[in-house]
Amino acid sequence: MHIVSGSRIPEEGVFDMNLGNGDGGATGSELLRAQAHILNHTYSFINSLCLKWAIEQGIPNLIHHHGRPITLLELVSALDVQPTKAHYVRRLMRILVHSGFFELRDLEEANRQTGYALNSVSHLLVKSNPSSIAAYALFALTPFPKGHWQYLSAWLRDGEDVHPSTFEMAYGVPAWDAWRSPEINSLFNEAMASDSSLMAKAVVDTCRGLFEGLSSVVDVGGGTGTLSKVITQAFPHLECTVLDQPHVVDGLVGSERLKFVGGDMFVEIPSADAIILKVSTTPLPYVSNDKGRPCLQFNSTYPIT
Ligand SMILES: C[S@@+](CC[C@H](N)C(=O)[O-])C[C@H]1O[C@@H](n2cnc3c(N)ncnc32)[C@H](O)[C@@H]1O
Repeated sequence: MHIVSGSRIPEEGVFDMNLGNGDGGATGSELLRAQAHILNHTYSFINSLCLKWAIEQGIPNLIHHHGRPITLLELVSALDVQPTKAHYVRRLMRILVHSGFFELRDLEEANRQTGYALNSVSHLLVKSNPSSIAAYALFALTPFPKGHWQYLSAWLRDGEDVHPSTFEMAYGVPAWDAWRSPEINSLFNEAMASDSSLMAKAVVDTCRGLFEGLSSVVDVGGGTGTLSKVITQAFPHLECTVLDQPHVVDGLVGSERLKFVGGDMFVEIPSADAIILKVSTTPLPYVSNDKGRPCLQFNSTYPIT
């Protein structure tokens, strides 16, 4: 009997007894594979929360500044960890290596030392990297933006009049009202800016054709303008307007070709040849393609609609 741990599943035929009723005729290996799939998804929050711990502790920065793979001992002595709990660091790092955030490299064959090294994923979590998305991941992993996902069943069951959104069920106010507090507003804007910087480079590198023939664009819900700044630099013929809520754009200084406008996209969208809509995960409610303007949509992760 193999122990099924993590994503290691026994080869077909290793455990092939038929387990009887209710298994759809699946072999033992298939059932273990299915069970592991369910448990891996059930406990996937452990991966996320280990990631949060690593970012909070600045582990990607520590390894980056260390200049070579860092041993467990070196890591523990650099972290704020009770000596009696040091062995847990090895276990947490094992999860993070297993889920692809760090690499374990051999240091010296003779005494079999290994050290944790950055890979292309954890490089994106080093705060000094201009493309870092550490701020985004950290914000998304706080309880606040996640809590409302607990309410999916009741929200889908009840009418919009009872529960307009899962967010209101969780926090009693619409999402953008809850986001308005100065502390959350600044964490959120920083998170969105960090998500946008890499995407902005990708947009100007790979989507140049989309901007041909346009002389102006309006970035709807454009946050603090990370994407629009990169677009105005890349396309000197283009004027960009960033429309966002007044408390988001208050005090932001634009330039001759970059303007910040505070307003409500459901009331009025400044005129421009095309609309840009860039989000990270769940899309904003649909912004109508008024006056036949093209709407260029960019999404960093996966669309839910
Ligand atoms: C998911 S963020 C995306 C920010 C930016 N586009 C980016 O990807 O970095 C959504 C943005 O829409 C803005 N927003 C929400 N409701 C809005 C409204 N009614 N009018 C204008 N902006 C709004 C929020 O303030 C927030 O900055």
